[in-house]
Amino acid sequence: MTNRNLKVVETSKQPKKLGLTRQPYLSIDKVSKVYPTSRGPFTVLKDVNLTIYEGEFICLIGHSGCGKSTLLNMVSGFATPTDGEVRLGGQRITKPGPDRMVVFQSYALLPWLTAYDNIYLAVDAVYGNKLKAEKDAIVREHLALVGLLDAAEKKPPQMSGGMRQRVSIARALSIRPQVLILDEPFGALDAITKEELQEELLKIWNDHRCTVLMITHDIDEALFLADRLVMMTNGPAAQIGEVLEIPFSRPRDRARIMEDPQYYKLRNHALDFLFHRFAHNDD
Ligand SMILES: Nc1ncnc2c1ncn2[C@@H]1O[C@H](COP(=O)(O)OP(=O)(O)OP(=O)(O)O)[C@@H](O)[C@H]1O
Repeated sequence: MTNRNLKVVETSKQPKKLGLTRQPYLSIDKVSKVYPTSRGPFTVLKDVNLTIYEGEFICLIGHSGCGKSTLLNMVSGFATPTDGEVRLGGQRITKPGPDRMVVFQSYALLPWLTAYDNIYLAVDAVYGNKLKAEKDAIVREHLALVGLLDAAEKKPPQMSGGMRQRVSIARALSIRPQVLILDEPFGALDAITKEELQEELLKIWNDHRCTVLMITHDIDEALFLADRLVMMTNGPAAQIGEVLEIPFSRPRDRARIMEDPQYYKLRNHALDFLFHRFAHNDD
């Protein structure tokens, strides 16, 4: 089922806001990725194009194994494209940098360090020349941002999954990245904690307005958070199949959005894309 009222944006088309033409900020330009394997070259992504504007919140959805993490790894700089290029502010991305921070589903915290020290380590690595008192203030500001000042001395094994993910988000934001990359950050959390963290993330993003690129498997999460939902086709040689504009005004209220008939049109369109037009036997 496709719906003519929905705004499906061509990946190469540049949206306009307030009548102004915006400049591309993060450009994924004809990107392909081929992995060498024992059975020969394996093309994960083929000719992927996506233009992202400064301060946008983008969600990326697609079936398991289609290449979402591979694509984000090329934005973070942990991997390089086989063909094409990824540019941030006009500069080609060739390696990781503090302008792009990644939050993983698995938290990636050091288990022997406290919440405070996990964040301090990142702050010290990027702002090594600042005074200790300044770095301390940054760590405390970001612990407070995610409501964890009281848990500063806890180590990851003493924290819930939600607390660990809050620390990971605080750590990523503490060095003020231009792009926040989230690889299915709430996938391991229970439904209530997940909704709480989605709301906290939106509030933080609203206050700080970094550009966000987030992988999710959850259509409702994407509809609540994103400006645009990027839907990928199945691999091998996966591409961006469609980009859906999410028109709900901000700040967003979950209950109000879910009362909007447009919500169900968008949801059904995304479900149709994933489970009918690009159905995947393994899911
Ligand atoms: N280093 C590698 N060498 C060979 N193949 C790889 C490598 N990394 C990933 N792949 C393969 O590339 C494909 C895409 O993997 P990727 O992790 O990007 O998918 P994904 O969409 O993020 O999946 P998921 O939703 O399950 O996390 C998979 O088939 C995977 O096995």
